[in-house]
This record gives sequence, structure tokens and C-alpha cells, in this order.
Amino acid sequence: MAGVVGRLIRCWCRRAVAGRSRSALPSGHPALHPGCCSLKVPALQLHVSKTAMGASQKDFENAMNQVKLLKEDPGNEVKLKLYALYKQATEGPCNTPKPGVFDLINKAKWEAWNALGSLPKETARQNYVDLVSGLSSSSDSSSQAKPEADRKQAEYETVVMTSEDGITKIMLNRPAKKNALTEQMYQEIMLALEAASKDDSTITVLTGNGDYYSSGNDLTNFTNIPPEGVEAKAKNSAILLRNFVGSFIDFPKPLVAVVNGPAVGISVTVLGLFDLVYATDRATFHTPFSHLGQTPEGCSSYTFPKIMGPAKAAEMLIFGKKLTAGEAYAQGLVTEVFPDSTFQKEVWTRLKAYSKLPQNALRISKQIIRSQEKEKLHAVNAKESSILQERWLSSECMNAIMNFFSQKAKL
Ligand SMILES: CCCCCC/C=C/C(=O)SCCNC(=O)CCNC(=O)[C@H](O)C(C)(C)COP(=O)(O)OP(=O)(O)OC[C@H]1O[C@@H](n2cnc3c(N)ncnc32)[C@H](O)[C@@H]1OP(=O)(O)O
Repeated sequence: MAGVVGRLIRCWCRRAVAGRSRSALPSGHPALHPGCCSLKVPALQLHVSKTAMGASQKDFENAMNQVKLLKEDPGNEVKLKLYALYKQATEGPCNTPKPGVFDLINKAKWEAWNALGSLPKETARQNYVDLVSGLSSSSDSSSQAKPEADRKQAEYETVVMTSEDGITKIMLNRPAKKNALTEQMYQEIMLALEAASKDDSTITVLTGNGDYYSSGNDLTNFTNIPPEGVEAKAKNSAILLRNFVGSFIDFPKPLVAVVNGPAVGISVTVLGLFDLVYATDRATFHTPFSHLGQTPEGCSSYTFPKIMGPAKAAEMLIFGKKLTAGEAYAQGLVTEVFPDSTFQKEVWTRLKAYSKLPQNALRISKQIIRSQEKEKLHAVNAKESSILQERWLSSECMNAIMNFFSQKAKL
């Protein structure tokens, strides 16, 4: 089914990007027209309410025009994201009924929009502008050489993305909150990964700013309950989680975690989807799911037993044992541990050398290794997300989160 949707979306979007339906364009946003698709859906006329734009209306309109000028097809995932961010920025949370199961294109569009949950309009608008600027800079870079300077890519609020020496670095940037992952941060990491997958870099790195790599899911994510209630919140969170982990499963380039400090929860479980995990000897690896009334995610219910054996995986994922960097290395979760004093220097020297290797050979080698299990990983991700959707409604989970905020029950 996904293949069918992919083909229909590619077809639907091709005409939009090629601008063949440009004449149907309302002033502003490109119409997304089904083009040659066998499945006929009305051309999407997106009208922008002036009041929805706010202060960055000019940037927003410029971004919409930039989409029409893109030299390269950014891929259907990105086009669905553009569509979703546009709707969120102009209409707010998804407010239409879910299309029928056979209405493949509109269902894919609806799911993309719905996955943004209660993302504020202003954030959606900014993310739209950032995504387009990332696309424009990468399509420009394919046509002209840029000095090998530190090129700051799209502006995000919770991550910093830079590209230099063939390496795109995505740095989690909420050090005061131990880089806890808010809903906005999940979205921005996905957007940054999408941009990194399309830019001219060879390797992509995820790291943290400050003394923590990441303390995992921001527990305040469970406190902003929308008017639709906790069930809707759990459902939207499960969609967001599945999309987030899916971004790592599908990432096409060598992906490296530079674990600069302690790592908790989902920031640990997705490590099984990275190609290299370099850690400072200060780092620890903690997956306290039972403690929080929750269950494993990030495909760790499958990857961790494969990496470290069922007994060690159970000790981490079921019983919440916190590993030192040395233990994580011994169990195969970490590729190499470095002394904290020389960690950054050693790791970046090594990565700069790796980034000089033939780009396509690196990418194709990764694909050979990862493609054998991609379908399985997506199935595991779907299962884990649906189980967590239930767990988040449990009293065990709600009590654990209240404990954290009332007594600051630290892990
Ligand atoms: C869309 C949903 C997807 C969900 C996917 C499922 C994911 C599951 C997980 O990731 S489970 C793991 C969740 N993480 C935690 O439970 C960690 C909670 N934090 C702590 O236990 C501690 O903060 C610590 C051990 C990480 C660090 O302790 P310490 O060194 O003493 O620092 P502070 O506690 O003072 O932290 C500074 C500041 O940051 C706030 N903070 C830290 N981590 C989180 C967090 N995960 N969520 C929310 N806030 C966090 C902490 O409250 C302090 O804030 P303050 O300065 O008091 O305002």
C-alpha cells in the first residue's frame, strides 16, 4: 500500500513542482494537482487568510514562491511535510474528517497534516519557511560551489543545524532542560533530517549542546492536553512518535550519534538505528520505561536484543538498568568510547576523514546493510507506537509523570 501511495503522491506532486499546473495556482501557494494520477482528486486550491500569516507574512509568501522555483524534486515526503505545515500555519490543527481508506492521496495528505497535532500556527509557519530555505539552499548548492565555510542551514528554534567539511551536524539545543525533546523538537529534528538527507553533505551527525546528550521525551509533552481530550493526545503522540522513529529508519546517509553526555529514553533507543555511536566516557545510557509506566520504542524491542542479547536488553528495557559508557560499549550499543578531555577533538577528526570517502559508496553500503530489515523495523515501530498509545492512558504512566513534576522524582 505504501508503494501505491508513494507512486500516487510522486505523480500528484510532480506536476506541482514542475509547475505544469501553475496556471491553476492561487496567488501565493502552489496548487498541488493530481496531474497524471489515475485517482482524480480536485486540484487543491490553498487560499491564505491574511490574518493567519502574522508578522512573517512576507517570508511565508516568499517561501511559497520559492517552492515553485525549486530546481529539484524534493521528494514526496518533503512535499507532504510542506503541505501539512502550510495547512497547520493557515488553518491550525487538522480539522477535517479522515478520508476513506481508498482515497490514498487525500488520506496521505490528511495523515501528514494530522501528525502535526497541536503545533502552533506560528511554529508551523516558521517551520515551513525553514524547510523551504533548506530546500532552496540545497538546490542552489547543487548548481554552484559554496565556500567550505561553516554554512548555517535552516533556522530552527530547538536545534542548530550546520554543515561543514562534508558533515551536516544537528545539535539538540535545549541545554537548560537537558535537551529534553518537546513536540516541536521532534518536528524540527525530522525537518532537519529531511534537509540533511537532501543536502550535499556525506555524513549526518546528531549531538547535544551542554552537559547532556538528551534526557529523552520532555515530560511536559503529556501535560498540554488538547480540547479533544487525552485519547486524542495519545493518538497524536503515537503518530508523532512513529513518524519520528521512521525518519531514522529511512535516513539514507551514514548517521552518527556523538553522545556528548548522559542519554535517556528515546534518545537511547533510536541509537540502534544509527550507523556509528561515539560516546564520551561521561555518558550514561538509561531507558527507564517501566519506571515511567511506559514501554520501549525506537525499534529497541527488536534492535536491542539483536545488539546485546535478550538478557542484557531485558535488563535495560524492562528493568531500567542504567549503563555506563563502558558497559554500553561492551554490550555493542556504542561503537567507541573516548576520554571526555579529548572526545570532541578525536571524534571530529575521525568524522572529517570519513566524510572525504566516496559519498555514493558510503550511502549504497549503508542501504545494503539497512534495507534488509527496513520493512521489519517499520512494523516494529508501528507496534511499539500503538502499545505506547495505550500505555500513555494508563494510571501507571500518569502517576509516574505526576511524581516527576510534584517531587521532581529524578531517575
Ligand atoms: C511524542 C511523544 C513521544 C514519546 C516517546 C517515548 C519516549 C520515552 C522517553 O524518552 S522516557 C524518558 C523520559 N525522560 C525522563 O524521564 C527524564 C526526566 N528527567 C530527570 O530525571 C532529570 O532531569 C535528569 C536525571 C535527566 C537530570 O537531573 P539533574 O541533572 O538533576 O537536572 P534537573 O532535573 O535539574 O534538570 C534541569 C531542568 O531540566 C528539566 N528536565 C530534565 N529532563 C526533563 C524531561 N525529560 N522532561 C521535562 N523536563 C526535564 C528539569 O525538570 C529541570 O527543569 P527546571 O530547571 O527545574 O525547570
